[in-house]
Amino acid sequence: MDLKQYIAAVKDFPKEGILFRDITPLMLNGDAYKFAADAFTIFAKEKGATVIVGPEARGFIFGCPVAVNLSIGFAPVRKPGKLPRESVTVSYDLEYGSNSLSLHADAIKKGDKVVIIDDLLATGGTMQATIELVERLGGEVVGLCFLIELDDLEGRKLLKNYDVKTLIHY
Ligand SMILES: O=P(O)(O)OC[C@H]1O[C@H](OP(=O)(O)OP(=O)(O)O)[C@H](O)[C@@H]1O
Ligand SMILES: Nc1ncnc2[nH]cnc12
Repeated sequence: MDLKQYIAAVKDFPKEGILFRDITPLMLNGDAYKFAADAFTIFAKEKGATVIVGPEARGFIFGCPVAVNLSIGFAPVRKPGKLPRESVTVSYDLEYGSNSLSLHADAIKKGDKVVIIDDLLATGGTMQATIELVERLGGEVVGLCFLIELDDLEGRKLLKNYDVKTLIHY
């Protein structure tokens, strides 16, 4: 399936100079959304995932259906001040701005095989921070999934030790 037709390009959002790749038309097309979730599900199953992790907010959109498909858990990685119990936290830079991310300390058990799923790989900062959270808790990151990869930003260079699956490249 040609998924690119369901991604809208929005100039200068949220800041001048950014070409924003909007995934919401894909989410509104049931067949396209299912195609993407199924591709990630097959990958996570092959990798033997025991838990899926997804960074807020768009990582939830693709991570949760995969966890449900495989009848395994989903652990949300959240922005500051959102998780109510003991958490681990890291700071990172974005294509536009910077942020911190947290994960509940008991979300990952030592030896868990973790597939991390997000909508888009840009600089790789979000994924690198999420990997650090999982590994600090003793999880093994067995794979990474993105709907979209922005090749020019070379985020993959930060992820060269990991098995990456991407469905759309720009
Ligand atoms: O590779 P990077 O440079 O880190 O950029 C990619 C991240 O940026 C976007 O999230 P954003 O922080 O805008 O949050 P949102 O999902 O809540 O909109 C996107 O959903 C990725 O998580
Ligand atoms: N260009 C972009 N489009 C959509 N989400 C993004 N997150 C980081 N860069 C982005």
